Amino acid sequence: MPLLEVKELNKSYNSEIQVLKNIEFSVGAGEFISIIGPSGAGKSTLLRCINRMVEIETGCVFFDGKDVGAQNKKDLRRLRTNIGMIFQHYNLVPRLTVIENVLHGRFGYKSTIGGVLGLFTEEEKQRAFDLLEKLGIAEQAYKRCDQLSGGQQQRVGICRALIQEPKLILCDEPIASLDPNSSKIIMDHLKQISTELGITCIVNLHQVEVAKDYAHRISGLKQGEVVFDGASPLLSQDKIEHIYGMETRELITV
Ligand SMILES: Nc1ncnc2c1ncn2[C@@H]1O[C@H](COP(=O)(O)OP(=O)(O)OP(=O)(O)O)[C@@H](O)[C@H]1O
Repeated sequence: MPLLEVKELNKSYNSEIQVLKNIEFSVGAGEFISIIGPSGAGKSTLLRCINRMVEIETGCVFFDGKDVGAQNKKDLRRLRTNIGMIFQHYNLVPRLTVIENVLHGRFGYKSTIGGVLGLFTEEEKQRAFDLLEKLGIAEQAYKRCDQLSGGQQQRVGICRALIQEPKLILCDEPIASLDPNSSKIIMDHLKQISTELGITCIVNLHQVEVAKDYAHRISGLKQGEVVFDGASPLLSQDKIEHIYGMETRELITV
């Protein structure tokens, strides 16, 4: 059974524009898959439907054997502990320290009051340090997040996702705000997470070449429809042109 199965998923924010059209998509445990497509194709919306950050309109998302759309609030919270999320703009709390931001990844395991009071076990704190060490930013642990570079902040974001002990990490354009060096560091870490820890990664990307370099499999979205889904080497120039239309040549040479 795949870890994630999306069936006949449709989504519109207001009934005028159909953002996702009948999406069929499944992802096995340990896969590293990239979703590409032009701006507005529905990549972020698809990721957000998977963990129900936006409500599913019709169709189903099955994660780890559970129907995401059918979960009540409490069960959805529990299910989300298994799904980490990494954002383009990091979504950290700027005035809090690095270690505090990482520990926020444990909120899903706490009672509301425990989370509010910041009650974390020694084991959790040690785990947070270990992760910061693994990502090469342990020396920043007590700095406020807003004192870090973009690349460092994204590494904090990765630690926050990992401390959840997720089965799946959804990455919504994780390198869109980063320079090439920092982008490489982040993509290398994501790849390592997938190969060493066996965590499934779905990564939305604007950079086709990066997707081809890192992902085993690429899914191409165009106007809310999956128009390509296959092994990365099969994404030929004409397939890319089909996904992007006129924008292609410009994107490819970036
Ligand atoms: N909260 C929202 N309310 C209304 N419309 C939205 C909302 N979020 C996204 N949209 C619309 O849905 C469509 C798809 O947006 P989405 O962000 O999913 O695309 P995307 O492929 O991720 O684009 P980008 O690469 O630019 O981030 C766009 O037309 C967008 O304007």
